Amino acid sequence: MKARNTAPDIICPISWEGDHLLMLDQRLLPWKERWLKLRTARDVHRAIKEMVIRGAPAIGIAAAFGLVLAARGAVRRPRRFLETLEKAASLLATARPTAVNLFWTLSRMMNLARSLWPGEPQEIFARLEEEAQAIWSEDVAANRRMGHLGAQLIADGSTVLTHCNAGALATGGYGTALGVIRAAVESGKKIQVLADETRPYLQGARLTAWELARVGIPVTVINDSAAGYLIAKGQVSAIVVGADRIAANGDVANKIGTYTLAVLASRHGIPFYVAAPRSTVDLKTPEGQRIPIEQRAPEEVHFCGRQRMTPSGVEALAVAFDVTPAELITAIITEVGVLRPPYGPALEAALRED
Ligand SMILES: CSC[C@H]1O[C@H](OP(=O)(O)O)[C@H](O)[C@@H]1O
Repeated sequence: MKARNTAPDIICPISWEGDHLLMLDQRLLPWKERWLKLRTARDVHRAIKEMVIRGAPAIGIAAAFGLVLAARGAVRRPRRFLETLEKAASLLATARPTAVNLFWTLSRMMNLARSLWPGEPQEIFARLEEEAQAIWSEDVAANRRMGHLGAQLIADGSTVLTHCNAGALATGGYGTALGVIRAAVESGKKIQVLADETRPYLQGARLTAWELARVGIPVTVINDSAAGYLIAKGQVSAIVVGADRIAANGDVANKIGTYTLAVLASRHGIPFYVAAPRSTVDLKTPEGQRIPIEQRAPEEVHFCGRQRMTPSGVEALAVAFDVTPAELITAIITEVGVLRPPYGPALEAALRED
C-alpha cells in the first residue's frame, strides 16, 4: 500500500512506499534534496538518532513506519513475529530521549500488535501499516486545526519570531508553530517572520527558511543572540514555538534557547505561544524538570559542517533542549483549543476531548 499525504500545501518529510520508507535527509537542506531508502527498523532508528529526520511528531511518525518495516520482515518468521516487533520497538525507543511523540507512537503501535496476537502475521502487518498511516494523517489534520485556532491570536501586520523548525519537516507535513503562521497568512494576514538560526544544527536558518520560502512567506533569518536586541527594540509582536514534550503542569521542553526567548517575552510584555498536538503532552511527567534532556555529541558544537570552529583541546557542550516553565507561557495552542493557565486542568481536559 503506498500512502502519502499529498495535499498541495503539504511538504512531506517521508514517503511510505509499501516495502520501504523514503526519508528526506534534512541534514542536507537547503542545499540538496536527497531521499534515503530505509528498509528496516534499525535503518529508521539510525535516521532518527542522526537527525536525518527530526521534530517530535515527525520522529513519532517515522518510528511508526519503523515498526511497520519490522512487521513486514517478521512475516517470514511467524513464530517469532511479536518478539521481533518488541525488539524493534525497544531499539526505536533508544533513538532520542526528549520528544514524547516517539514513545506515544511506539506504545500505540505495540498495543495494537499485542491486541492482535496471536494472529495471522500478514494481517497484523496490514493493520499496523494502516495504523501508521492513521497516525500520520491525524497529525496533519491536528496541525491544520491547531493552525486555524492559533492564527486567530496573530494580528494582521505582526512580526512573529520563531525558534528552531516546528514546520512541515518536523511533523506530518503542515507544521505546528509554522502551521499557525501559515494559517494566519492563508487567512489573509500580512505576517513577517523572524527565524532564529538555531545553532548548532541550524534548523531555523536551513529548514524554517527553506519551508517558508517554498510557500512564499517573508522570512528573515537572525542569529540566535540577536533575538533579545530585536525584542527590546519592539520589533517582535509575538513568539510562536513548537514543543517536544509538555509536562502535566504545562512546563514545555523545546529546542535549546526557547527558555531564553520566554524570559525575554515576559520581560518585554509580548505573548509567548507554544503550538503542539496532544500527542506531545505527557501527563505522566508531572513537571518540566523531570523531562529527560538530550545531550548530543560535542562535535555538533565544535563543527559547522566540515569546518571545525573551536581550537583543539577545547571542550564543547551540546545540550539539545531546555525547559520553559508554564508561568512564562501565554497560551498552549492545541488541535482541540487554545489552552490558558492553569495548564494542569486545561491539559487534562484537552486530552479527554474526542
Ligand atoms: C514540531 S516539534 C519541533 C521541535 O523539534 C525540534 O527539535 P529537533 O530538531 O532537535 O528534533 C525543536 O525542539 C522543535 O521545536
